[in-house]
Amino acid sequence: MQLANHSVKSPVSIQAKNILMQFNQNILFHADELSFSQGDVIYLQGDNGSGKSTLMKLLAGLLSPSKGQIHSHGFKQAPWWRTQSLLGKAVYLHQHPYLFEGSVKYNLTYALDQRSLLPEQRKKRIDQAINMAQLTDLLSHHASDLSGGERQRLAIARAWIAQPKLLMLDEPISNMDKQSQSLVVAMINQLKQDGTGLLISSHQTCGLTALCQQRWHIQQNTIHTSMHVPRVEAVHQTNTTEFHYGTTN
Ligand SMILES: Nc1ncnc2c1ncn2[C@@H]1O[C@H](COP(=O)(O)OP(=O)(O)OP(=O)(O)O)[C@@H](O)[C@H]1O
Repeated sequence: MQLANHSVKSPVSIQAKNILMQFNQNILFHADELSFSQGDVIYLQGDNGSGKSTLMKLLAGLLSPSKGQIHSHGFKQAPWWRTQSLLGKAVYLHQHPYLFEGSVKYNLTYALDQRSLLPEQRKKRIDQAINMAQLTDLLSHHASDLSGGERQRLAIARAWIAQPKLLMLDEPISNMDKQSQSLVVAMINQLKQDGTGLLISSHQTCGLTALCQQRWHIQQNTIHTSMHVPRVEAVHQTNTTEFHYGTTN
């Protein structure tokens, strides 16, 4: 796969080998080998309670597997004080996203503080995100006053601005009406074009899952991997909102 914006020379990846996850004595899932790299767009499927969120937390370094190893490749070395070296590499966007205390605008601009964008590039990217997520009228609102769907839109806009190399989205369009869903699909599609690796869990096949080329399916405690061929109706749903934004880096 061609990566539009991120470095093609050394795509980053997270690799899991012979992992097994269990809580107490109950085995949740195991997998021989999983690879999540820049440029991958993977649909994570599984019934309620099959372990989709848990798998994302393992890949984000928020939990450790009961057995097996998870390694990252191609990232800058973690700072010496970080004992869990996976943290901060593949970004995990929770179903009920954490937002900072403060306004919608603060939440959007804070995401860029650590980045080395020029001020005009920074402003352009923030303005694009506000536009795409249709947050203009909400900018001065306190983030804690937003509805569930608005919170998810804000969290995805924030991730879009920060443009991580690997992003995991846990049920990103649950709680959303059709209009918000199509805004989010357009933002995620833009991240895909930029070469961001995406792992997306969703209960229903839709415009979002139609963006995916691979599928990880948690079934009977095993993670099965395969190519993903979206259904024709789902592909049409990706075209509901069109954006033609250039990218800043
Ligand atoms: N820290 C924990 N301790 C014990 N059990 C846990 C813990 N975290 C998750 N579980 C259990 O592991 C199982 C999988 O949870 P998980 O949230 O990963 O599933 P999921 O596939 O994301 O579910 P859903 O589709 O409903 O969001 C559930 O039965 C859950 O109760």
